[in-house]
Amino acid sequence: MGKGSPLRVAVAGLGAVGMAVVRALEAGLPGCELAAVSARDLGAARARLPRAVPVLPVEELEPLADLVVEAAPAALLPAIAAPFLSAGKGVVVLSAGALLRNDHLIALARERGGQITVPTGALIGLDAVAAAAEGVIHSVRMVTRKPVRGLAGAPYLIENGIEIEGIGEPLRVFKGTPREAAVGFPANLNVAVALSLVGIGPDRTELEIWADPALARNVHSIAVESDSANFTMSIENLPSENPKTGRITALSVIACLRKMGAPLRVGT
Ligand SMILES: NC(=O)C1=CN([C@@H]2O[C@H](COP(=O)(O)OP(=O)(O)OC[C@H]3O[C@@H](n4cnc5c(N)ncnc54)[C@H](O)[C@@H]3O)[C@@H](O)[C@H]2O)C=CC1
Ligand SMILES: O=C([O-])CC(=O)C(=O)O
Repeated sequence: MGKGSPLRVAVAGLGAVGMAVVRALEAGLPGCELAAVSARDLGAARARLPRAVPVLPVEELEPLADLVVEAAPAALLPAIAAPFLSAGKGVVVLSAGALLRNDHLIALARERGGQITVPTGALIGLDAVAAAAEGVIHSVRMVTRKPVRGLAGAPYLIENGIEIEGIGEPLRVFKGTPREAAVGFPANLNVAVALSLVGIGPDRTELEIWADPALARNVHSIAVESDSANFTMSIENLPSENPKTGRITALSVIACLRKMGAPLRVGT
């Protein structure tokens, strides 16, 4: 991307995150322009867009864009990311959990000079965890609490017969690692995987998930102990129109895109 040539951005998936990113790009993000989109129903997507942006299957986005924002169901990550990485281009990944079972994508980025960016998304403080990881991190613990409708339907709950509809008290539904949560809660715990990737990995990070009938927000609390600093962080996210997804997630992607072309970048 040279001076005067905006970064051509494709958006794959027009749900809670993708549509908000499209709107921001159309409203104007310095240094970026919306180049193409993809959706499950291509015809319906055309009708929802503010102007005649090309609407294509995910496999056909790459020639039109320099970077793709993956904001789709986790299973689509390889189909969305591989063409861009093969061409040495960038991919902003929301379905971070799916990176764990597709690490060939990281190898592909390394081989071809592409780059995968996982934004902070619905989380907080990945800058501090990244800095601490330059030293020695002793432990990272995360507790996620979500309203029942933010967890309903997760494969882990179904496979283990865990009933959360109608619970009267907070219920711990999972204790384990982000690697396990990425399989059991593919649409709910991308944040834990992002935290683990920047910190001490998906097998050493400790994670609890609670369903809390009294909550209206998705709450993520993190405690890090390291040789440079100990810190705790907590974020209470208003859900977007997708109850599993915090509203701040799309804003994090927009901030990430804004930063790519900015003359001043603040925060790591
Ligand atoms: N990293 C993070 O902090 C967070 C990540 N996420 C993840 O981000 C992703 C997007 O989240 P949302 O926008 O809330 O999901 P969403 O379910 O609202 O949107 C996904 C969209 O992808 C579309 N889609 C389905 N099949 C498609 C296909 N073949 N081609 C193109 N589009 C297709 C769906 O129709 C839907 O509109 C999900 O994987 C979610 O789990 C969500 C919240 C936080
Ligand atoms: O928005 C949130 O609270 C987190 C989320 O859904 C995810 O990480 O997939």
